[in-house]
Amino acid sequence: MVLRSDPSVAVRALRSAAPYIRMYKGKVFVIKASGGVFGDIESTRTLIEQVAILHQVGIRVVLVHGGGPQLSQIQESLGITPRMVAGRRVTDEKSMEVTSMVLNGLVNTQILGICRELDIAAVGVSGVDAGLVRAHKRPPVKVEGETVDYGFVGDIDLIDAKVLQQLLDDGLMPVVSPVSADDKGTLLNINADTVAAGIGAALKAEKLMLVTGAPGILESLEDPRSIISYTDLAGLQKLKDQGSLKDGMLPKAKAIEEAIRGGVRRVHVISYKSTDSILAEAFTNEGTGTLVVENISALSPAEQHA
Ligand SMILES: Nc1ncnc2c1ncn2[C@@H]1O[C@H](COP(=O)(O)OP(=O)(O)O)[C@@H](O)[C@H]1O
Ligand SMILES: CC(=O)N[C@@H](CCC(=O)OP(=O)(O)O)C(=O)O
Repeated sequence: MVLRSDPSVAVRALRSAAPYIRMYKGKVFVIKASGGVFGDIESTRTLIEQVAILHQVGIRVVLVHGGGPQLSQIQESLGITPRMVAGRRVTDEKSMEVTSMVLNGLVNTQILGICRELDIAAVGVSGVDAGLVRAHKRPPVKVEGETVDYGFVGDIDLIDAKVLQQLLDDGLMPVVSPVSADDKGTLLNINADTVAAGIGAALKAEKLMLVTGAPGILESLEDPRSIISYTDLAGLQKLKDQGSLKDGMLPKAKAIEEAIRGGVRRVHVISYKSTDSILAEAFTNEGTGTLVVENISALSPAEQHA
């Protein structure tokens, strides 16, 4: 006997998603997926399937990817010991070569392969393409009393999002690697959250979703239940001041702040390990991770996870 599923369940789901689809059609969502997502083909496909649904209902989706774990793995195989300081990779000349090979080559192309399989018209670009991310080499900086020369790490001067607008206008989905360059064409490594935030601000995105391995922003890293459901820029600063944010969460917090100050309405920090977290965030009132807005008191309770 073949068991039939109840069609009313699907119809109810469609009805409840319809107001969100109406609200977000034509709006820009920047989705940033960390390298951890692309560790295996199944989690890659699960992520791209969700992104595909956003794209197919008419949301202008820009997918920005990381690739930190993959980079560390290849560095190690070449006898280079990865060094991260305050969540950013110290990048010598050889490591910069590895960065463009792994991010522009391996990870970007793997994503495009899945997009082909799922029949999404996606185009791979990096910050280098058509002057998308204009950056300069970060000068040596003091981090916790130590002078750190990050090498070929870039700081963003300007995002020229024309190429992304053109792709979006043509119904294509840009898949962006964060590898960037200065005006002389020197390649620079930039944290993917930082690039995603810059793109979000340049496109005045409705949402920036930072899809990561963490369940969201935690009040205490040692306690996975201490997840903060929603906060604002003042709350984020408080978490930073009390030392709750460490390592990779430091560039993420800076990226969140830059995105919101640049005009992104809502930033979501969600886990790729949580089932359908992107769709839940976009099409329901029940977010799974942390929502950050400019000022929480301006939100009604009903809005706090919309
Ligand atoms: N307060 C915090 N809440 C959540 N994660 C935190 C916090 N402070 C530090 N972290 C660390 O930051 C990591 C996320 O940064 P990172 O690994 O660079 O992100 P990505 O998954 O985007 O590569 C978490 O897995 C966790 O180890
Ligand atoms: C300067 C810097 O740190 N760049 C990052 C770029 C990749 C990235 O951000 O990847 P995830 O999102 O997977 O962490 C790096 O080298 O790891």
